[in-house]
Amino acid sequence: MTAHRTTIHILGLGAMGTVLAVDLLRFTNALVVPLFRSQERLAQFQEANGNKTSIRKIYLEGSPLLSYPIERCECPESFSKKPIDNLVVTTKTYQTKEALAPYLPYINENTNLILIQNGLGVLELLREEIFTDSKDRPHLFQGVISHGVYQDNAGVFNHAGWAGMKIARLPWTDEDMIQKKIIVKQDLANNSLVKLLMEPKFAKEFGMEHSTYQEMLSGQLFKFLVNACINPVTAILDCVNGEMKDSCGPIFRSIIDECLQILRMAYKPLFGYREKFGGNDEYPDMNINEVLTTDNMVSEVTRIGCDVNAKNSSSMRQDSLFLRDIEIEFINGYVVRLASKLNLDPNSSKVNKTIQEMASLRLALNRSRKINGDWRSN
Ligand SMILES: NC(=O)C1=CN([C@@H]2O[C@H](COP(=O)(O)OP(=O)(O)OC[C@H]3O[C@@H](n4cnc5c(N)ncnc54)[C@H](OP(=O)(O)O)[C@@H]3O)[C@@H](O)[C@H]2O)C=CC1
Ligand SMILES: CC(C)(CO)C(=O)C(=O)O
Repeated sequence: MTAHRTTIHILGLGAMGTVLAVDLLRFTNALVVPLFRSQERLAQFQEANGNKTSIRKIYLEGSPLLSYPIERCECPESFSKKPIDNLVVTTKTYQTKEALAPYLPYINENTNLILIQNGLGVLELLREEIFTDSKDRPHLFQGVISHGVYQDNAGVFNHAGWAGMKIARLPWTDEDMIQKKIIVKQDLANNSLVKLLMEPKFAKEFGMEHSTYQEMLSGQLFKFLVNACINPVTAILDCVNGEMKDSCGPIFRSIIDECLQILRMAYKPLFGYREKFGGNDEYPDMNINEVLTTDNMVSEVTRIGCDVNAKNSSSMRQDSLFLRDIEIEFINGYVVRLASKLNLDPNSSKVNKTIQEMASLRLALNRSRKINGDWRSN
């Protein structure tokens, strides 16, 4: 009898899709099926990569290049038209809605869908614009990934920083934000996507941690603060993460301080968790207020962004250099929208609004130089 194989579709075989796909192929027997945006893009992948997915692990001795064959690729034109069991979304945040569109008829209440993306705001998008009917919406999960991967000029994906990934079941309503520990046990025992991602060998090599939503959310806000600093500032300055290590403290402090003031209001149940659930064994012990402080986060953002991922070119800098749209609306722009949603004074999000405008200006300048030339060389 052949061993059961879990099928996992990956929507977005870019830096994050690739780093996940390679390790799934290395350490599990899953059928990994990338979903490309078009037949043309699928053909380009097959022609350029010989139907293999590859990544260079530059944080390892000798920077080994790992390549694995892809058994099946699909796109909207060639899709099997069968219900999707497990779907990973590793597109950029602003690409999510358009990328999901062709596959919505095949996503149902039995589908597991995990978002592996930076930033915040996609959950609201899925709730309010995509899966509006509670009867056929999928099981939703979030992955907060801190690995650093960039694609070099030769088109090779480089895994620059190993830093693991946290996953949790997402709540479809805010009332379900705080989860009991039993939810984690039940998903580990019964959910095919969680079982695959938590297979011991894969989980160890990829640094997977499975937790309740509130535990993951504290990690997601932690990572959000990393991205709110590293991504736009490296894009604006056009620098590699580690270059600014000795001088980035003041700007990181300004960004983080403002973010935390707004996030504490928007995620009150999380910041008041210890008072309400502390000592109750049905819930995990957690004190976010010890971690998400301005002083601690300035040092942690610098450590993760400029030490662990020193050699990485942030995903936003890469987008800006390659003239692609940037995710600023789901990072610093999300803080500005949150302040407005909370009816706060516009000055309460001035730092993030300025960072959002500067990052957008940098992208516009890069695009202008492509068309009009670089005036600095005149
Ligand atoms: N890179 C990094 O170091 C890290 C990135 N992240 C986050 O992970 C997420 C993904 O980032 P990253 O992997 O860097 O992004 P990439 O741009 O490398 O990958 C995005 C992929 O999605 C594909 N895509 C876009 N639209 C569609 C579509 N309609 N159908 C199918 N595929 C589509 C793109 O394909 P195409 O080539 O056709 O456009 C591309 O391969 C982002 O939120 C990012 O912030 C988090 C941690 C670290
Ligand atoms: C961790 C970090 C900051 C690595 O650069 C990242 O998340 C990104 O580039 O998007």
